[in-house]
This record gives sequence, C-alpha cells and structure tokens, in this order.
Amino acid sequence: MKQMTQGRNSNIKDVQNSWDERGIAIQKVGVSDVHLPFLIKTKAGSFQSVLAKIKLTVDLPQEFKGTHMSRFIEILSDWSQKPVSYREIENILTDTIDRLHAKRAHIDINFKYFIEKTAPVSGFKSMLDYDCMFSGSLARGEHLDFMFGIIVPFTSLCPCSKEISRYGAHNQRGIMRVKIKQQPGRFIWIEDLAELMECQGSCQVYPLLKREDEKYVTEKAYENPKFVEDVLRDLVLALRQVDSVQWFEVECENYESIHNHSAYAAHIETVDR
Ligand SMILES: Nc1nc2c(ncn2[C@@H]2O[C@H](COP(=O)(O)OP(=O)(O)OP(=O)(O)O)[C@@H](O)[C@H]2O)c(=O)[nH]1
Repeated sequence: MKQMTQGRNSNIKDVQNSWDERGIAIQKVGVSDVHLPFLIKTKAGSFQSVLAKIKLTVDLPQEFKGTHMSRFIEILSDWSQKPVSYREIENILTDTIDRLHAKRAHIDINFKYFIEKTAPVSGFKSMLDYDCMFSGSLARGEHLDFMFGIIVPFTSLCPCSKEISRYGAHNQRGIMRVKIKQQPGRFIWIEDLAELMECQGSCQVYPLLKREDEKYVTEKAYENPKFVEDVLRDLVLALRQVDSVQWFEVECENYESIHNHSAYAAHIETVDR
C-alpha cells in the first residue's frame, strides 16, 4: 500500500512546507484517535486482529508551518497489515522518522486483546478481554524507549470483613493496571504478564463459569482474603522477579461492593538489579 508521497500535485501550493516566524519548535505533532485494524503477534506464534486506537507524532522544527499529516496515515496503513510486537514498534518509528524527516517519533497503540481462559473445575474455555497499550519513543540513533501496559481484572475479598463478620465477607471485582519498561531488546508476551498479574488477587475472573466453578471461585477467594494493599504488594514482589523489568508502575482499584467509591493503591519503582 506504500504510495509516492512526493512529486505529485506540484501545481498545488504546499502550505505545510511554508516558513513560520514564531520561533516555536513543536515537540509532538501528528495524528490521534486513529482507529485501524492491527495485527498483534501472539505467544503461540500467530497473530490476533485487534481494533487499535493510535496516536503517532513527531517533532517539528520551528521554521516549518505544518507537518505532513497524510504521511502518518500512509505509515499506519502500511503497518496495519503486518503482525506487530516490540521489534515492529521500533520499525514503525524508524519509518516515521525517515518519512517525516523528523528527529524523534512517538507512538501509543491501545487495543483490546483476547486470551483464552479455562474454567477451574469444568474446564470450559472462554475468551477474556484485556486492555493493552504499546507506547514507544525513538530518537534518531538512540535505543527505543518502549513501555507496555495492561489492565487485568480480578476478584478481591476483604480480610477485615471476613475477620469481624459472623457470616460472609464483602468481595468485589477490581482491576490492576501495570506499565513496564524492560531492558533494551527484552520483551514479555501479553499472555505471560497477564498470567503473572491475575495470580495476585483473591481469585481470578473468568467469562464462563458453571456451578462447580462458581463454588470453587467463591471458596478460593474466601480462603485468600486481600486488601487492595495486599494485591498491590504481591504484584510488586512478582514484577521484581521478572529479570528483564527495569521500571514499573502499578495501580490497583477495588470497585467496593459496600461503598459507592473504590479502594485504590499505586506504586512506581525503578528496579535495583
Ligand atoms: N499540518 C497540518 N495538516 C493538516 C491539518 N489539518 C488537516 N491537515 C492535513 O493536510 C494534509 C495534506 O497535507 P500533506 O500531508 O502535506 O499532503 P501532501 O503535501 O499532499 O503530501 P506529501 O507529498 O506527503 O507532503 C491532509 O491529510 C489533511 O489531513 C493541520 O491542522 N495541520
């Protein structure tokens, strides 16, 4: 789909290329809220077709009036047909720097990714959706600065409620948001990070549960009560164990069933190796 970007319409004025006198270099200019089908590489060696929401930008020197917006869409349209993961993000950004004659390029790709879950007792299979984000920044001649983010749902059961109540304990669905940066060249599969994260709640969530599964998850959460702080701390310990992780940001949020507000905890860490 790559098209000629120059040499056409030489009789139409190129306003973008005209001079700007305000002396302001722009740090990020480009396109946002671009929705495109993208192919995301899977751990199994294939790819998943997702609906991606994309922001792609470059720097613009102070002397130019405007960037060439059409070229961002040319680039994204080309890449929407090739399976993408960490390495391809670097290639997309190199391509963007070259085609926009820029010094730096940045991309955010947000998408829903599906992973098959197996119900704990019945073994029924179903697909759970995870919100994911690839974010990359590249300057000419430098290493890719890549961040991977994922949101994973979980069940939590309150240890205080369990301790003080004659019956039951309040429990709820929560979410963990994790963003990680890894050593250059290292990459963790979405499937592996999701699995590591969802072990940290009182119990995992599943799209499809039969009665025997429902009994199992109810009792499992009851045997494994956790405050939002417990979930966060266990997640921090688990992320420190992933040897390629250099930096992470973690947020946990419990949509409390006894309040109309959430319990929230957050932590940012540069891992000391
Ligand atoms: N820079 C800039 N471009 C805009 C803006 N609004 C619309 N445009 C775009 O201007 C584009 C056309 O300009 P270019 O992308 O430079 O197109 P072109 O000159 O035909 O293409 P090239 O030969 O690749 O430079 C259209 O894609 C419009 O989307 C804006 O606010 N800023």
